[in-house]
Amino acid sequence: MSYGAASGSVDRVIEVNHLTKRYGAVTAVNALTFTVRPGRVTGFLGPNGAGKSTTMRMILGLNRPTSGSATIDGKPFARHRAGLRHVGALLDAGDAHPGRSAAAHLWALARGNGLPRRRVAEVLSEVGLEGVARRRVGGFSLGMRQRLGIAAALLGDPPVLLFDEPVNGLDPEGVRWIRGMFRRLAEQGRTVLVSSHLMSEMENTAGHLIVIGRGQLIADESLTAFAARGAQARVTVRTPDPDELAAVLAIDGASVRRDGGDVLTVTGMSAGRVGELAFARRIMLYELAPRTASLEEAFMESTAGHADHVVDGRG
Ligand SMILES: Nc1ncnc2c1ncn2[C@@H]1O[C@H](COP(=O)(O)OP(=O)(O)OP(=O)(O)O)[C@@H](O)[C@H]1O
Repeated sequence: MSYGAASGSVDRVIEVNHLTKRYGAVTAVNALTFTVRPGRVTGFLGPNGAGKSTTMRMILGLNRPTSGSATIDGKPFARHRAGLRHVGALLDAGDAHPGRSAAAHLWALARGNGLPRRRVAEVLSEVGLEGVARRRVGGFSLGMRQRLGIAAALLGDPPVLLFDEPVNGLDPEGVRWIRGMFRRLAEQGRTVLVSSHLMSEMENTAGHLIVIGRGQLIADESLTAFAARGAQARVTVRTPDPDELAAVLAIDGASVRRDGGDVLTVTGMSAGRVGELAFARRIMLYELAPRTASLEEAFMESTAGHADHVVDGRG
């Protein structure tokens, strides 16, 4: 099945417009505006507590915005009638009844949404759970529950899909599988929004990124553009006179970060220029190493100061 722009429709677009959600004194989502388009995987990135789940819940009409709006195809989700045929979502892998089998859980959902029974077997096989279809969900690992949640999202073969931290609990083979699946779903012309707090989960999957921190938009651009912006050259320098060197480099226009001990990280200046300035001031260098930032570093840098908790990048 193809959901491409070839159909000529402007639907499948998720639009978030000045969306704000406050819980008492906490502003979980703060005047967020972005558009999610079909045909590509859009990564929804932010540190823990950035407001990703709250935003997704508002898109799905499960939380009411304090102000602003979230629409799918120009209408709030609640005003769409097609349910699972239109939008599929994985929000919380724990929402299946533990006493039910995987097949029974999906069949209940299918029945409630007027979907044919054959879809249950189809999606179970799509997510690799056909062998455990009759087993109780209570005995499933987190990774299996994630797969079941993904099966539920796919049940109605919907053109719009939202996945909140879907990679949680999956083993490396599961991670490869899910990346391939997201790409396939997007290639079929669907709108695919996938949240994560780890850039590493997105870099081989997403074509577009929406990065938020403390409920606010930090970046909304292609992965390539985000990477190019973050890949600003930087230089690592080790010297017995870090304070003096930092001052000299800063006067010449570099930004300098003291990374503890005798290490400085310099941006906005070439390694050659750092060497020249150090030489001119007779400052000894133990190490002078140019390098480019990884995507992960670009993400960490862009969200620095926006994290509620320390993010260690390892999940
Ligand atoms: N029901 C609620 N009541 C009060 N505060 C809430 C509620 N839900 C979320 N918050 C707060 O809103 C902020 C955003 O939370 P949210 O779960 O949307 O972030 P997230 O980016 O999805 O993070 P995580 O990856 O940790 O789930 C957090 O500070 C959180 O504590």
